Amino acid sequence: MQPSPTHRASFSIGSEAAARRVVDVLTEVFFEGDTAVAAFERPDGQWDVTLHFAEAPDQTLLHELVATSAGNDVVATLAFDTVEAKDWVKASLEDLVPVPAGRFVVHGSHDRDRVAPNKLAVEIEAALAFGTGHHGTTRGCLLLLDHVLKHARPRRVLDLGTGTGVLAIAAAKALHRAVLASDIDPPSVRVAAENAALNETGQYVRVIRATGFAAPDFAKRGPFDLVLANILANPLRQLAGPMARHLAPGARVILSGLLTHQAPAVIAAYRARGLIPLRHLRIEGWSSLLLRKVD
Ligand SMILES: C[S@@+](CC[C@H](N)C(=O)[O-])C[C@H]1O[C@@H](n2cnc3c(N)ncnc32)[C@H](O)[C@@H]1O
Repeated sequence: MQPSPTHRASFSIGSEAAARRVVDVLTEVFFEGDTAVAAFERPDGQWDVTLHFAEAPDQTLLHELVATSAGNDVVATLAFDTVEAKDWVKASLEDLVPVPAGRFVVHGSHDRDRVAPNKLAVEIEAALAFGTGHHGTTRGCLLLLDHVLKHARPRRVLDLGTGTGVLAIAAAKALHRAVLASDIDPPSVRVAAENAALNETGQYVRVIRATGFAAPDFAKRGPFDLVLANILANPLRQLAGPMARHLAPGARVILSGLLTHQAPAVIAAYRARGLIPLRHLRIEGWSSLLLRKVD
């Protein structure tokens, strides 16, 4: 996809934690649109945050979002311009640094040669799908996956809402076992399949288009010992029933995409279906949960 021209907004911020916070807010707000958000560190320790838009952005809205999530000093550095037509998503993602999460590290192709040999590397190509590892929800899922794999080797694995395929690829790399990956969004299905092949996990990861559990593949490939689902709080609550029906006894479930204040309602929905919470990670305002289906 080659949108043009491309509109850019950029600003500077003092720390990685502050940059991540504001990127999370902007990613959440602009998730539905043709927008890419990236943050990268400058040699002087400041962080530059850049947004690329297919259409001219609402500058007042951006001022407000940056002011509330980062403060007025940061707003003072906010600048808007247009850049020549190119693959702006790719250009934006090239700025991203590798993300470590337990035994995994998620990186772009430009960092392929810089990954430590003791890490399981997941290479994510620039694309219009969610999941480069930089979002607190993806990192939370990878950290919980790392934890689960210290104690178990799940046989039947599902990644529901796979986006770039990052979690399915990580699971396949660690387990060398079949992983079913699904997404409601056709471009994500294509991107996830491409990324699975790029990461030499194409023989393990099967990607299908499905809304929730509405496809025969789930019954055929289940019941699952491990499900990863990084989608939003409301769909997660609605999926509690269908999810429970597709789980093996003792199965582990990793949920993310919920804001920390939404966690109690999600936990209650799954507890009512026989899943008990084991771990709760909070990263930059996002909750990631590890649950177990009672035997
Ligand atoms: C926040 S992204 C997560 C991507 C990736 N799994 C990660 O952890 O970075 C959520 C993904 O779930 C998909 N999705 C949202 N609702 C869904 C549903 N009801 N069924 C299947 N996929 C869904 C979206 O299209 C999107 O690709």
